[in-house]
Amino acid sequence: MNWQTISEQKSFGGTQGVYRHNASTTRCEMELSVYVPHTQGAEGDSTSKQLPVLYYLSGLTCTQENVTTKAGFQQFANEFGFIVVCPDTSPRGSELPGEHDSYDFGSGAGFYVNATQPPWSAQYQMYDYIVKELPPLIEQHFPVDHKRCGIFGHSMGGHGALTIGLRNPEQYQSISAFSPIVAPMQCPWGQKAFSGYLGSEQTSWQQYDATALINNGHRSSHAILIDQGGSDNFLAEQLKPELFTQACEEKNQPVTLRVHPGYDHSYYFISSFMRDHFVHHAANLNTKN
Ligand SMILES: N[C@@H](CCC(=O)N[C@@H](CS)C(=O)NCC(=O)O)C(=O)O
Repeated sequence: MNWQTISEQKSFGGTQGVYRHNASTTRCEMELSVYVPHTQGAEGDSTSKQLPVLYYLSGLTCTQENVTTKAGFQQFANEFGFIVVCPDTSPRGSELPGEHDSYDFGSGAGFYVNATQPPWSAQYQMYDYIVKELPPLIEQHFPVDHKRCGIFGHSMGGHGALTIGLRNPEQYQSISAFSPIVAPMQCPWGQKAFSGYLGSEQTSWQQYDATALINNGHRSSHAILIDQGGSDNFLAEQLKPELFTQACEEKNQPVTLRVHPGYDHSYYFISSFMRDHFVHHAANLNTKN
């Protein structure tokens, strides 16, 4: 069977589940978590209601588990009535040469691209996994309304949320990010990943670079929210949010960048501002809790 329940536990009135399925894009079993708030029909009420949905993309080294257990989003998902889908960050279970050797390439570091370079291209199709394979699967198993769909994420996942949201504005009507890699073509993490997955021809990199996408005319219909820790170790070398906000300013894409003094790159930072992201997406998607 192509859908297996690993666990389901009650949390803040709703249900936090972890599931496994065979993915055709990444050619392996993928694990993900899905939170369903309690607003899905009262007990004894057989009418089902379609709920808005948020996709959360995680950062380097993560599985679905980091955000699910550390971010404390369940209380806000239940408050605002969102289903929250948290996928993994790369294909799993294979043994490609060097795949598990570094934290910023290979397993745990799929960078939400469709790899074109062998051996990665056979399985590292994380863009298609998120954009094409997951939504119909989620619709099959949960009462989601994809006409009210937002995307957010952290670091490499913030890069994923920005690029996927900007390239598919009708599918993801609302975008936000925590400490995103906003210009992977201009930082070591991105240059390493894109060289390996996409090859040395840099024109093919632009479709996966949020700053380049803004410069090339891509837009989100709502303001984009970015939260960034002011004491994040990766800020100056890898994240560089000002590159994105400058491009947005020049190209008239509304964006709010909030730099929070003293906060770092961790889930202590993310959980501190998590509620604001639900407020942002609820306002953009016009949801009522
Ligand atoms: N392991 C890396 C850092 C990786 C890192 O900070 N990962 C972030 C995403 S970019 C994360 O969420 N880690 C997992 C966690 O905090 O639970 C290092 O040692 O420099």
